[in-house]
Amino acid sequence: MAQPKWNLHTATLAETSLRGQARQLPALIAQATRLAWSASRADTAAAIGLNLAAGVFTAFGLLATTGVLNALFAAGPTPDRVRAALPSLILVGVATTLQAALRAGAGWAQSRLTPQVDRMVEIRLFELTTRVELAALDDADFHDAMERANLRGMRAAPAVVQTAVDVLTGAVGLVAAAGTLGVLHPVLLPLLLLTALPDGWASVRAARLRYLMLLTLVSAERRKWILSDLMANRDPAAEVRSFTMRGFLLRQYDRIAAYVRDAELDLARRQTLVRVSGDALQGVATAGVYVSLGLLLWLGKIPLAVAGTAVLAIRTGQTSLANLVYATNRVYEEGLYFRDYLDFCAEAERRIPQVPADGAEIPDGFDRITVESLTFAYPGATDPSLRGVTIELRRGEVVALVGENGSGKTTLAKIISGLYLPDAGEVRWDGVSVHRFDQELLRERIAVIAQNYTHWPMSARHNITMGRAELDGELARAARAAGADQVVDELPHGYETLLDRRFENGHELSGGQWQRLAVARGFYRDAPLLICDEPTAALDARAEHALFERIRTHADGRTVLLITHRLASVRHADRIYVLDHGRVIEQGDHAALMAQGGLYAELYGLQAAAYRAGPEPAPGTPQR
Ligand SMILES: Nc1ncnc2c1ncn2[C@@H]1O[C@H](COP(=O)(O)OP(=O)(O)OP(=O)(O)O)[C@@H](O)[C@H]1O
Repeated sequence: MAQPKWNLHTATLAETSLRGQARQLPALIAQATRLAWSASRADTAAAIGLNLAAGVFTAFGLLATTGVLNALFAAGPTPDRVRAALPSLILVGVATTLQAALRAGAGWAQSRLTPQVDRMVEIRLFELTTRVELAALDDADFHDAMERANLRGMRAAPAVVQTAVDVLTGAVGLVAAAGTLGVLHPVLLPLLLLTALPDGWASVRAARLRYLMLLTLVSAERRKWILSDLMANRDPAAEVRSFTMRGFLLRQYDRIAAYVRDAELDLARRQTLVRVSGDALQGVATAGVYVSLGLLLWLGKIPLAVAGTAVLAIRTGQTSLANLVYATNRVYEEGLYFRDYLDFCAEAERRIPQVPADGAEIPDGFDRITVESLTFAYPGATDPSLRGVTIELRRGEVVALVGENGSGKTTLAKIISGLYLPDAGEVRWDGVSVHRFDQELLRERIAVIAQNYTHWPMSARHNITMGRAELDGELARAARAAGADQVVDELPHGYETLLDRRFENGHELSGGQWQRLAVARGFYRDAPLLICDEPTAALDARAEHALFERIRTHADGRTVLLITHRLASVRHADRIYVLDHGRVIEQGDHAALMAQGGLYAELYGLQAAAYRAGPEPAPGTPQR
């Protein structure tokens, strides 16, 4: 199974050396700081400033410790020595308290940044995903990039900021400890590195083992997601039961889960080995440090008090260095995923339809919409779905598109409604190419009853108004016209009923009831052009008849583009276009098309024959 692209960077990460990571660190930190800064200047400044100040007090506290130890190790009676140590002791206490307070403040600012960064990147992503041209969503690469940005990249943003601050905290702690040691005796500085390296190595190695394991588990995890979706989701639940698939799905899941468990157990063993090796090396290094310190003491290079402080400083430095190495590794990892997010945003920006330089103001209505020699292929498709289609819609007409499955009717309707741009040809409103209009405004002028409408998990009201401001009586009028008023009347909370069973007090509708809401949604929008794409597929005979009657009487003076397979309903259309393999092969009114005896006449004849057919034979009647 192919590796999902949102996990793409696991391999890159596993192959990158610590040095490679360190080289990219400044750019990543700068990026994280910019992001944090735009989310909250105050919290960013606090997280950085307070951390730096805490480092100063760490060093100060360590140096003051020397004073305490000096006094305690001096000659003389113990009470005198304690008294002499008191001022330094107070300094140590003050420095430690201040350092802790500053760190707490920095931690608070750091955790305040997370939700602010989260909000910023989420809103930015969805602003873009809802604005890009629809064709971008048919492009597999764009889709992958969007998935990566959405599933992983977006989450990485706050993590980049958090870990960048962790890098800073580690670096500040390390500099404080190293500075202290440098002041005490320069030879102590390499000792710090010596003791910290094994721990740093062990944490990077253990993290790397985890990434490598994730890499091997990618397809297993993906299968687990798919299976868990099938077993714990509402949509497939009925079929899981009808086809008694439970045992089959559970066995499949268990097989993969066992594989994942074995990999995890193996990882735990290998990580423990690494950590034990790290600890052992650390023990040897620490012993070496103490031997060196002893030597320095023995040779009289440093006094006992300095050696005591050095031990403390080395321990502080060790912790900071280990944290620094770990944070560097993490910031690099999260930075890779965050780059996905940034790259996606840049690509999405490029794919937002722009108002052209020769833009024209869109009129409120039209006398004639002409579609001229339209050709269109979906992104990545080898064959065009439309080939040189020319049609015309005049104000107040009902124009029908008919044709067999896949002939291009929906595609044509989508181009007319401004959802896709054609590869060749034009759609003109009273002679002006729609290219020149702001596409958002164009879509405002067109109401669509879509073939694949969405069951919005919202209230019945919002399923019709789609979040638009309500005009007096419009909602009731649209609902009545679509027969949705009867649906709403039966709901426990009327228009306020939540139409999603996954929520408490949520309600489910039947297929036809959903379609009535979708039709009401189209009628609710006050637009001069109404496009109805299979608006009655799920409706009962009475509702279907009522809807077609309404469309026949020109839907309140609008122009209607009707797509349907129910050919009896297009008999009264002003004009009918018959599509076949992306081409208009016949056009005219019902009578003209029947007279032509082409595809329309054939399809119409088939449907009419089904209704004319005699009664079904009684059960048991022998068939000839
Ligand atoms: N998003 C898409 N990406 C790629 N190809 C598509 C897409 N949507 C439709 N197609 C292809 O375009 C062609 C025309 O499809 P379209 O949906 O316009 O047909 P239709 O006439 O409305 O069919 P139906 O009567 O089944 O609704 C088909 O071959 C279909 O496979």
